[in-house]
Amino acid sequence: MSDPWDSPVAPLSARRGRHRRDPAPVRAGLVRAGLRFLRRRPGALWALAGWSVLEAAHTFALGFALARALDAGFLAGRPATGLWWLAAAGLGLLVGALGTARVYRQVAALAEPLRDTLVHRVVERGLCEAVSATVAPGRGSGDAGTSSVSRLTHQVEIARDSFAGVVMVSRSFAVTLAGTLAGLAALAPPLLLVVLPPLAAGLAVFAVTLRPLARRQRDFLVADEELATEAGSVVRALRDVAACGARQTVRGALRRRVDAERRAADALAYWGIARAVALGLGGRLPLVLLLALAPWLLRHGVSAGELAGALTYLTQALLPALQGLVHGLGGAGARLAVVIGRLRQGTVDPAAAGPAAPTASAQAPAPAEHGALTGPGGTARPPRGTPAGRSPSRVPAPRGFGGAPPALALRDVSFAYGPAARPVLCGLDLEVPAGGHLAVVGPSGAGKSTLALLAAGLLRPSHGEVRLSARTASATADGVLPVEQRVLIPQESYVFTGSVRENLSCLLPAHCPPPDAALSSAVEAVGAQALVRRLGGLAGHVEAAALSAGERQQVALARAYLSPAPLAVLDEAGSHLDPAAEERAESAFAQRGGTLVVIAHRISSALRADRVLVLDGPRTRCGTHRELLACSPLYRDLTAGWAPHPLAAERQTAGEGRTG
Ligand SMILES: Nc1ncnc2c1ncn2[C@@H]1O[C@H](COP(=O)(O)OP(=O)(O)OP(=O)(O)O)[C@@H](O)[C@H]1O
Repeated sequence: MSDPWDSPVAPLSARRGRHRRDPAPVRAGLVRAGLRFLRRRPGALWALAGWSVLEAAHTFALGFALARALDAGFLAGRPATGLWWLAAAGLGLLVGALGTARVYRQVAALAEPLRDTLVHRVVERGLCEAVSATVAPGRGSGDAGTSSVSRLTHQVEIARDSFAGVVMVSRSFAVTLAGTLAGLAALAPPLLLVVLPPLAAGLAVFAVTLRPLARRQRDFLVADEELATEAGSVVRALRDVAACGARQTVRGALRRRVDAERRAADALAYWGIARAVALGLGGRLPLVLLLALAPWLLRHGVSAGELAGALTYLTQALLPALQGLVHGLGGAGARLAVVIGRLRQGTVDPAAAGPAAPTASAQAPAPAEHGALTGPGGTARPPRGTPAGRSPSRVPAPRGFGGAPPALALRDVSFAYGPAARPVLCGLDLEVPAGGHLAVVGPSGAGKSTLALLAAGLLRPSHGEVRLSARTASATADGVLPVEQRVLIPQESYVFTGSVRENLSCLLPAHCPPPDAALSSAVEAVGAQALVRRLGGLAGHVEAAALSAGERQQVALARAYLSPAPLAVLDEAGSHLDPAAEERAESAFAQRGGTLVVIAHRISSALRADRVLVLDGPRTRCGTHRELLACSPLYRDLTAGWAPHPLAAERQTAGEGRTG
């Protein structure tokens, strides 16, 4: 039977709510799994117990030898005897230190197999995911598997460290308690009457509050993880956030995460009071009682040395061990429960599982909204020449090539990323007529993304001018870009936590919500209907961290498709899609109306365009496919060995006829 601790780990945030199980059976299962794991390693357990006995003996010797040193030695006027007892206590310390060193080894002998087993399983699972990512359509580059492996192995390290911590503090408390109680009983049984009741009360408080405390700790870890995930996705997609004018939305989403983490931290701190109460009752009250009841104890046959020995037990052994237990189980224990809980549930990270994975949500019957995606009412394509989601009256039809100002014009544009930096673009002139379709190709680092940012007004040229439909392209004074003029879809797409509908319509004016049919036709146009169906339709929930890079691109493409901007700039916007899905999305934009500039991820994009710009430093050329084959050695190299699809070649020929 496979070890239940061997299942892969999923981030809590990715499966929160949907995959949450009744915690009681999960906890019971955890305990059973833990016991089974320990039973399989009897050698390490016996060795651990043996060395722990040495530690307990050392604890016993500490207070006992001190009491004898006082009573039989120094207080009885026999300093030599006192010194002998102190020497015995010192020897006990050395033996205890030897025991502690051996204990560490035995804990490692338990923790390392746990780690090895988990890593083995996690890597195996990650490889499966990576393989399925490369073969499943629409899964993009397949980096989900590797990133999930790195995330999961990190969690395995947490599990290993937490497990070792829990074993250490629980074992240390158990042996110290045994040594202390044995020592107190050996010194004078009335001491137990004073120490045991508050100690038992403190342990009871700790036991009762452990579970809610662990829950608060878990909530805090989840909130922390969600904030980190959200912040990470925002950082990766800053360009898209700026390009979409989504700063307010992003700020709001981040603020919600920060507030959630603050609330979780407050609740944790509140429950932290319970820890202080447990420590006060079990660790400090016995000390106070021992001092307060000293006269009574002395009257009932307890000697001064025995009192000092008891105080030593409490201050030097029991209190530190109790502190270790309370803090260790509250922190490492909660972390261990969180991580092992993930292992037990064996849920695959939806971000890594992808749309092809047979998840419950993928197989669930489609909600009613799916009709809007696939039904007769939802398939209406926006009229050609009209960006989807706009009412035709507000959409200027793309103007032809003659007479009208170009949709995008660069005049003698140079750009460098710094005053002393090498210019990326130098004296570039370019015109894209309204309704035109330009592909930009070139080697890595040639400046394609820089050109996209200049066209979108996100960068200002160092020299020259960029104009959009005869207006200068630049941000307004407060840094907000005019989304009505152009839409840019960069490589890293920003998707925020919210409904599918909110994610799709955030580029549209708030006072003019798009009809569902427009949203659905945009989704269908860019080929995202399977994704939206899996998410639960337009009202379905988008958890940004649970989408693969390709899925995020599909959402961003549908959102841009809906935008009213007459110019769309796709900067490798389909780089995580498979070639067929990328072609479908690009074709949708070509038919959407307006002007299209595609920074080509694959050379096939060039054949779909009317014209191609080959960025090649001083040998930069712009022309049709055929013209470039004749005049650009770089273009010949880029297209060499590439067999175009016959339909694409046909389209290109037709395009040449149009632009000729
Ligand atoms: N923010 C930046 N600061 C400084 N230099 C940058 C910055 N962004 C890009 N560059 C540099 O500008 C040059 C062009 O980069 P750009 O990203 O535009 O190229 P690209 O053709 O899009 O490359 P790729 O195909 O690899 O995405 C590169 O040398 C790059 O290192």
